[in-house]
Amino acid sequence: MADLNLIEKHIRSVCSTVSLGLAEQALQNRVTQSWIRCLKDYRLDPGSPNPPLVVDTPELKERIERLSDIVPHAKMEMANLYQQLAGSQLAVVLTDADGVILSLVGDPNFTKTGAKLGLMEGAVWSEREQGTNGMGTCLVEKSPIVIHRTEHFFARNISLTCSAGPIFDGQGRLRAVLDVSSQSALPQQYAIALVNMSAQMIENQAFMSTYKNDYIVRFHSRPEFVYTLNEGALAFSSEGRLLAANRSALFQLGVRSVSEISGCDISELFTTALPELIARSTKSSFHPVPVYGVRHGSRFFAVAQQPENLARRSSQLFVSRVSPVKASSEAQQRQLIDMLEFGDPKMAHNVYCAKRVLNRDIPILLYGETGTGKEMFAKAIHLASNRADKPYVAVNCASIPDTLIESELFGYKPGAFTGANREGRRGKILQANGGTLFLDEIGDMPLPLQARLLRVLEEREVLPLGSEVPVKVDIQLISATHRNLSEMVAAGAFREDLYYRLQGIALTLPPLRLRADKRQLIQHVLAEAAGGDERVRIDPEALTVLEEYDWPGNIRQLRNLLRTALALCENNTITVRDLPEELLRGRHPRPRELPPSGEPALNSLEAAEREALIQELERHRWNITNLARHLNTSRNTIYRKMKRLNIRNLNSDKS
Ligand SMILES: Nc1ncnc2c1ncn2[C@@H]1O[C@H](COP(=O)(O)OP(=O)(O)OP(=O)(O)O)[C@@H](O)[C@H]1O
Repeated sequence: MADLNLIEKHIRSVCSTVSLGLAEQALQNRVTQSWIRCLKDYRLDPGSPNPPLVVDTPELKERIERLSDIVPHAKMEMANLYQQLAGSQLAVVLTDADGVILSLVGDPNFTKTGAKLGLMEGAVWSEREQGTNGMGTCLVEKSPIVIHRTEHFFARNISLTCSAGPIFDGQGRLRAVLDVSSQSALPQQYAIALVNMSAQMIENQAFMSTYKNDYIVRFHSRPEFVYTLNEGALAFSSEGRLLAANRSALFQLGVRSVSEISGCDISELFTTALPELIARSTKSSFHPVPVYGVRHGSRFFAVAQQPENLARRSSQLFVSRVSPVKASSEAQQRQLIDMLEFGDPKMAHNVYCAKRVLNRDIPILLYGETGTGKEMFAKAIHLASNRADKPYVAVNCASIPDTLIESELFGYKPGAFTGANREGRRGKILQANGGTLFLDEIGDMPLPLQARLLRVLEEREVLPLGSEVPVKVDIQLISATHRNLSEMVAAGAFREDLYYRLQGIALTLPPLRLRADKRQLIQHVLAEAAGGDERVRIDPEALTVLEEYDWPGNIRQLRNLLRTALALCENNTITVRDLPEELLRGRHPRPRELPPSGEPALNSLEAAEREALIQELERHRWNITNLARHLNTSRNTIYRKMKRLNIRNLNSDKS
């Protein structure tokens, strides 16, 4: 019994180490600790030849029954795990929390030997019964462990290597252990990694099944990890109280046990309410939406799903209990700002900064190409602010003739000038009083008006045309432009003082082609365009085409294109056939409209305009007369635009 001598020698050395006062070192080793328990607490004899205790069949049945929320899921995973490790002489084993083997899948060559060692259904492998071993010691340690050969306490087990991982339930209770025991030289790191993954898989499946009739929130700090093994999962009651959490949820939320958060409302964990998260999830077709952690403000992506039985009855029990329509629409409005990004770092930074300056009376300047969502961002800031129930007034400085901007913005007194409205006009700045004024295309504001606007911002009062009495105003100003204002300042086309006044904070919205969350954004815009119709899908090939396109018209172009594709598609699935040829050629612009060499390149706004006109021309089969009629303009205007935008119609003109 050389092995036994070895073990006894080892145990003697551990005990002497402990008795010599080097306990700290000994206590760092989980195997040594277990040996000490075996010797001192359980009073086991390492040389004992006795096989393990085996419970009788009725008791085994009863134990399986008690673990019925876990065993069916475990059996499936055990079969998978066995297949993954096939070829090795091993057994995949499930025990309950007392170490009783409930199920075993094994290599026939190994199960006979294993049975002699006591690896069989009904056998008790708790540490108290079987000394240091994978299953039993994992139950004590409550964490994954490998017990390799002579690390076993009993000499009769030293031919085994056991890799064991705990299985917890949604209350954080240790309910079972999954173990791979083998006599072969299975790489330990590989085996324990697989065992752990499988244990987590079992936990998550059991969680989803146990709480299927409750509200489930799945989340992760990375959107692509939601719906995977690593997702955090939380279950909430119909009253919105936390019932359960899986391991990843605890880890991500930085809490040690479920009891720390049990009974919490979701708003104590994330800056959202359950009805609102359900509404947002439904709206995004269950693609994860951003939410923020209450404790540290960290960002997560989450989806909330209704109880299965409730969804089947298509009732809105929880939602109606908290008067959903108002609560969710208000909350949804507030959360609109979080829906503007799905993991793009630049956009996430923009949202973060916008939230930081919220309600602090700091002017916000938004830069970005056309269609990147500047106006939407401005509206979202307004809705997230304390001014949400006050007016939001948007003025596009580029679309109002220079002569009218002044009266449009500042208003005028009755009879201020010839042709003025008899009642006078309040002007957009005063209309926005108490709320938010969004000045789009601020770069197009004529210089003289820039001076007046600056005065409004500095004095906080407006002097309507023809009036001598200034009116106090309180507005949050958000302005936007696709132009480079600092270059305009250098060129003398924009006032430097106003430039600095406008950008309390300047944020640049990234173009769609550079967004890291392009895929999620496409899905989100599609879900919106489909009005939340969950049947609508986009096939992978079409999605790739959309992802690879360079989107000169940004989200606006994407939205328009998806709307058309939705109208064209069959079986609620958008395929490449439903996409414009332009995209399929993978280039922009199309070869036949390439500007002749030597012509100046178009800026992004012109490129988008060009794109839009080409689409319209395509739709009218390049029939200029029809298009002019459709756009309620003259053929000459279209020809002029085509010339300016370098669109050459190589088709013979059919008009
Ligand atoms: N995050 C988003 N999710 C869904 N749709 C969006 C998003 N951002 C923008 N859009 C849509 O894209 C279109 C263009 O957005 P918006 O008008 O805000 O862009 P913009 O940058 O202000 O454009 P422009 O500079 O041309 O005025 C709108 O139809 C808007 O609804």
